[in-house]
Amino acid sequence: MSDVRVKICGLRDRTNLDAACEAGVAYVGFVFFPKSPRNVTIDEAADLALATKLGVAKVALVVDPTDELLDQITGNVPLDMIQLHGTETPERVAEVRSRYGLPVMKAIGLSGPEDTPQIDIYAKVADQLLIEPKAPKGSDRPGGNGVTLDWSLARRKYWTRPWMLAGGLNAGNVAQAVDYTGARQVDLSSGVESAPGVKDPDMIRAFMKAVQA
Ligand SMILES: O=C(O)c1ccccc1N[C@@H]1O[C@H](COP(=O)(O)O)[C@@H](O)[C@H]1O
Repeated sequence: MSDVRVKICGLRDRTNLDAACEAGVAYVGFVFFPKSPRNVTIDEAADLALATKLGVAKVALVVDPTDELLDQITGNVPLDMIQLHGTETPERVAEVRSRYGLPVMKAIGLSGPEDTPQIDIYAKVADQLLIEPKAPKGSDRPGGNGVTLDWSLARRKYWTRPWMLAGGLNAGNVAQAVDYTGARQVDLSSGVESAPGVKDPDMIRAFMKAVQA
């Protein structure tokens, strides 16, 4: 499992950013979504992005963003990727990709086999895909809910784009998740938190140890 690439999302402070980078993550994510306990301002994200270890990709997570918001983010935060985590259409994904000249990862929520055709639709326009469970009823955010995906939905034989497995991953289940699905990249937030929005450096290190075992 040692070559599995990890994205830790929702980082908000230097201590956890540094812990993630030192532990060997491939990506760090900054959340621009005011309803999330992981939301950061553009200034906060710019400081964190500038402090991110060289070689670690910096990802901006946005939910149905306006061009105005994306202009602000991309104009002020050095980034390597935009993660679209709302109800963006394939046309909007293509538009964002072309307007900002950055790779785009599209999150796709799956609750049953009827949702899996979305994977092929978005694979035509996005650089990467993020596969996760749909948000539970009543949640005010489309991701970051700590809910585990029905992994059988992601156990596909052939992917035309790089993809990340997400949803409820933690140090205790990541090995099984990777073995079962064949994922080569994983993304998580809640699984390295002591409370919603509060990352824990020891949990980050434990997760990375589990991935690298
Ligand atoms: O993290 C959030 O608050 C968030 C808000 C809005 C959209 C997506 C969000 N998080 C994404 O969901 C995955 C999985 O989260 P978890 O591990 O189940 O907590 C996370 O990595 C983000 O990419």
